[in-house]
Amino acid sequence: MESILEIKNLTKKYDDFKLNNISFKLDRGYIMGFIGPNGAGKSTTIKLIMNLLKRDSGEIKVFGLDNIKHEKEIKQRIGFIYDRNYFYDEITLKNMKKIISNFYTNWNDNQFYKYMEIFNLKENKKIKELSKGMQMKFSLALALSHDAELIMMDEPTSGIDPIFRNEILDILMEFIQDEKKSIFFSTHITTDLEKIADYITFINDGSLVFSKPKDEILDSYRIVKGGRDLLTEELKKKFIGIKNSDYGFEGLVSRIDDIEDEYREKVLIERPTLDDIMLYTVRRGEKNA
Ligand SMILES: Nc1ncnc2c1ncn2[C@@H]1O[C@H](COP(=O)(O)OP(=O)(O)OP(=O)(O)O)[C@@H](O)[C@H]1O
Repeated sequence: MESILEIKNLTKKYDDFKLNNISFKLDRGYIMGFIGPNGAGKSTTIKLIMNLLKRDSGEIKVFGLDNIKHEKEIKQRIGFIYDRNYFYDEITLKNMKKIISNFYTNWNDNQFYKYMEIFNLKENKKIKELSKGMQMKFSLALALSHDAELIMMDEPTSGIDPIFRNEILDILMEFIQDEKKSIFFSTHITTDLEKIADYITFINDGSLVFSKPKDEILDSYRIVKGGRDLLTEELKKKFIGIKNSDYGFEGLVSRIDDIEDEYREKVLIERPTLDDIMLYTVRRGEKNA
């Protein structure tokens, strides 16, 4: 079966930034988290996928279709949640729903009201009366009510408290249960991804670091801690990043097998979080503990 989203050699250049030859794909039935530090190029990639920006080169296929040639059809089948409020402040939820639902041929009002109830949203409230979390829930209710096959979100859970976030994560997990749909979202909250993502795509400074199954990443990368006397030049080369710590040094390796047995017996080895992996990779240039 074809991938639900496929990006090949995607490139976009600004004066001071280049999204550089990015490739990855997402299959049906999975959740992919999109991570990277501020300015890495996540929003740029998402805007290119949504055809809100024009690419310089490369290919973007959604549902096997070119995202520019088939933009209209693709947008019918995507639930898009952007990081900023793009609704009119003075309008009620009911009227906003009327405007949005007109756009979709597969609009399902029952589904929408089911989510309004789950999220405890009142249709006569005005958009401006919603808290940030409620706005997010309203966006999600809209995105999930037109039979979308792919949900695309740019930092959907930023600024939302852990209780709301968990509810949202549960809804997203439920969404992919039939194994025909997928979710792609960028976030800085990597603990959310540790809970629900199947794949992680990591970009740094416009370039792809990896796009892999989450379990494979968390199973292979390791944090190694040891005394400074152990840190030979030869050992240093095995690390993605190293920093000084209270005990000596602490560093990240992408495969623990890369560290010889003689060292492994003398160091402390721990599983990293996604944040650790991001931090050490971004600090790669300063690997001089
Ligand atoms: N319209 C634009 N013109 C010029 N440069 C831009 C434009 N939009 C974004 N950039 C630059 O492209 C780079 C990537 O920005 P982008 O918003 O894609 O990053 P991001 O990974 O989404 O960051 P964040 O996590 O902070 O949201 C940044 O250096 C930004 O300044």
